[in-house]
Amino acid sequence: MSKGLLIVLSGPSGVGKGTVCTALRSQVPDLVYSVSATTRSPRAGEVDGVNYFFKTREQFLEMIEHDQLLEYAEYVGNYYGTPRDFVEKTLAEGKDIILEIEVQGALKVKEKFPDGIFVFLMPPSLDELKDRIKGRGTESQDTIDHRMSVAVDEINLLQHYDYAVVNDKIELACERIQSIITAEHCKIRK
Ligand SMILES: Nc1ncnc2c1ncn2[C@@H]1O[C@H](COP(=O)(O)OP(=O)(O)OP(=O)(O)O)[C@@H](O)[C@H]1O
Ligand SMILES: Nc1nc2c(ncn2[C@@H]2O[C@H](COP(=O)(O)O)[C@@H](O)[C@H]2O)c(=O)[nH]1
Repeated sequence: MSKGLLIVLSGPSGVGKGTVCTALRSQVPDLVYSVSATTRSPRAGEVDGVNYFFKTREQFLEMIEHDQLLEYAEYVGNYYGTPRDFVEKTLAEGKDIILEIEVQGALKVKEKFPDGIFVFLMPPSLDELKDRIKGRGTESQDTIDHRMSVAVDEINLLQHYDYAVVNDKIELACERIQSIITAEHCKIRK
């Protein structure tokens, strides 16, 4: 059995990674989603084990110590990381898996999985990005400012990715990512 594809979707906070990923998963039910661990507090409506595995800082450091994370990063004051076993098991079963992670983590995954597919989701403009983070209503003004300042550095790392997809309209961004996945399945890997 051939291994599944490892797809990494990243891009600045508020660009719409979660929204696009949710739409994509409803259209591609076989696509497996990697649930991350984080030390961030849950937002209203977020469920442990579904949106994230919510951890204390001590629990997260223990996961690092026991090499349970494929990658992790400290982002705007919290830790975020990808549980390793689940990703490896899913790929070994021949299934495609998508990781929705920020840029530092994506670059670490690229070192370990150079054959992964790295997709950067772009906002139509920085003004639109700011409106989207604000409009979501989940972050304080300080956190929005911090995330926006990181966003500029993140966009500057675009050249490390295989694909750039503009999230102008959710359905169009989904279609583009589906086309990328289809093309990657047809690729002759040497
Ligand atoms: N194409 C789009 N057009 C307009 N609004 C959008 C679009 N895509 C997402 N949004 C909205 O932008 C906001 C941020 O989206 P989302 O939470 O999916 O971003 P994210 O990249 O996952 O953010 P984070 O990295 O902070 O988790 C949400 O309110 C969402 O409804
Ligand atoms: N490096 C990683 N980044 C991750 C992971 N899971 C999520 N993220 C990214 O963190 C930021 C902030 O997320 P939020 O839910 O607090 O808005 C965002 O860019 C996520 O994509 C992970 O496992 N590793």
